[in-house]
Amino acid sequence: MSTSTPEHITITRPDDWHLHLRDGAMMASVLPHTARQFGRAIVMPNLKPPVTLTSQAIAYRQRIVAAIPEGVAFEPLMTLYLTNNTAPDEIRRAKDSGIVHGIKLYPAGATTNSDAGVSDLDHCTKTLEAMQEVGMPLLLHGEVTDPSIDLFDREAVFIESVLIPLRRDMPALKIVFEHITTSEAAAYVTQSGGPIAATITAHHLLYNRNEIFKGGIRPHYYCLPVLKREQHRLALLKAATSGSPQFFLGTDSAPHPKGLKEHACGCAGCYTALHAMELYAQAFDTVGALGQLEQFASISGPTFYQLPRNTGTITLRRSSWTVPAELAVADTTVVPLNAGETLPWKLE
Ligand SMILES: NC(=O)N[C@@H](CC(=O)O)C(=O)O
Ligand SMILES: [Zn+2]
Ligand SMILES: [Zn+2]
Repeated sequence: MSTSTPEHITITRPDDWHLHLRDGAMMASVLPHTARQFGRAIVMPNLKPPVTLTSQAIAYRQRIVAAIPEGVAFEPLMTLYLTNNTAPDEIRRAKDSGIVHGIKLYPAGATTNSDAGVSDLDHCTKTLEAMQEVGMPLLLHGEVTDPSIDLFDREAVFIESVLIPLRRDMPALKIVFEHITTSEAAAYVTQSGGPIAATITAHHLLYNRNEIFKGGIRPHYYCLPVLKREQHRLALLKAATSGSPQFFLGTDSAPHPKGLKEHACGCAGCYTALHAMELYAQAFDTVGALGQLEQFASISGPTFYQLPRNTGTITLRRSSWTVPAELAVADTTVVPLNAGETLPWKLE
């Protein structure tokens, strides 16, 4: 059991079950932020070109491992990017590798680097059957891409038009509904039973869509799925702090160069790896639920992925600090979420 007082909290070292590390110099620059807080992370495969083969995931993993700072224990958990052409045999190779822990579905066009994603899940039936058979989780960016559907409704429509039919056909397929943003998604996961869970970001627990437009357009608060109304934020906070093993931590930390965020057509993604646990502690504290943080951050994820819990601990202290205005990352600059703001919790 964790110790929890209003002033500090010590919990089992957490994991990040949804993370973008990118590659090359950017990856080497952002990785220490994640490795300082988390024991492991599910590393998203939406590189350019995407990580579609087990052999590519093995090579990407080696590049990440080579960039882990001296003396830091961190384990990258790899994923493959599902395409219309992913072969069922590739799923078996992925499973046998022991290093691939999920297959990521990006509906084509839904988000950053999703052009090679799936245009219609009907192309993937045999591959999904292989996943169901070997117990390989399907990780979902759960938004439809139909341009006639309102941007704010794309997650709710995805549940009805993609997720419910998929789970009717493949009830034993393990699914992680990634970065959920709506009360509909939280309710669906809670009520549906079976092998489904969801990750929730810190920013969707802390902010509603007003944040994007406060005093002017604020591109660093733009991510996909986009922030929603306050009623949805409250539903997510309730799910995250409920103690349910179906909800766990996934930051969706997604670094983009400053110039591509502060742009006429800015990229989607919030950079939170620097201060992730501080943000989650802040969110849980607003509803007096710090006692549930360990379940959400350190226990429910390993249980779902059938991995052991981490052995070490981290301590968060109520102690204010100011997030840097920007970070020098590789040969560019990344602006973290909350740049220049003072946060109430600090990781020791
Ligand atoms: N969340 C985002 O807004 N962006 C992510 C992609 C994703 O997770 O959808 C990225 O890779 O930048
Ligand atoms: Zn996504
Ligand atoms: Zn993501």
